Amino acid sequence: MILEVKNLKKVYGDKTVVNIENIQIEQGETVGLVGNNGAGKTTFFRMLLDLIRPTEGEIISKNENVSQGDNWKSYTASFLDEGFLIDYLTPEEYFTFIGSLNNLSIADVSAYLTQYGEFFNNEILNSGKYIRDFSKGNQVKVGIAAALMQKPEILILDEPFANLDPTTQIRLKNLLKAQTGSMTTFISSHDLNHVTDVCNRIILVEKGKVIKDFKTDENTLKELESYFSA
Ligand SMILES: Nc1ncnc2c1ncn2[C@@H]1O[C@H](COP(=O)(O)OP(=O)(O)OP(=O)(O)O)[C@@H](O)[C@H]1O
Repeated sequence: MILEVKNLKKVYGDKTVVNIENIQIEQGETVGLVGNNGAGKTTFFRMLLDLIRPTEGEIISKNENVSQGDNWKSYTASFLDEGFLIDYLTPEEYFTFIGSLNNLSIADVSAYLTQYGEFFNNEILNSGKYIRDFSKGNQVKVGIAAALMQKPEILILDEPFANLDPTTQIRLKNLLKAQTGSMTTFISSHDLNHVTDVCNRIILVEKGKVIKDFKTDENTLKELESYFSA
């Protein structure tokens, strides 16, 4: 087991927005987190990354409580939103910076980026533009590529498909599928099709609680569609 969530609660005012008794994640699992707006997905991810503190309970990453240590930071990469980027850098400068934090040389970073030609659709590199001047979808591509560049053991992506064009969504699915088994991945998504395609386990949350937690099979998409059509 690489991650465990124990009696996790986040309360704002009189509202409990996350209330998860237990989730255990095995190494190599690709877990999709689905649930309607306000279900608590982003709040959960923010606690997983120690960006906010739980009201109660804990998240254990390889035997370490993420809010009490920082070993987990060396093998965890994430992209939740544009706040993870540095607006006044070009993508190349940003990749070099993230690379330097992970002991990658400029040459390593350039070599890594050559695989991303298709994903970037020739719009990211050598443009001379700052990240702040890119479209939202292209900013997301920068953030996801920077997270993958770290070759993390744990990858966390919040709604990665949301701002991407259909072609790039499919390319992203292929990138994620290529890593299946070697990386433990947590992806939240409103795209039931993509999330069941990429993930081998789905956790369905409603009002902060886990309603279903199951392995994906050929019936999963139908089950999810019927749940959400109610
Ligand atoms: N800082 C905060 N103060 C008060 N309430 C908050 C705060 N952050 C989140 N919430 C509330 O917590 C609930 C869960 O929000 P969250 O963003 O985690 O949901 P989500 O599942 O990611 O939704 P979406 O699919 O819309 O992105 C919402 O009701 C939200 O209003």
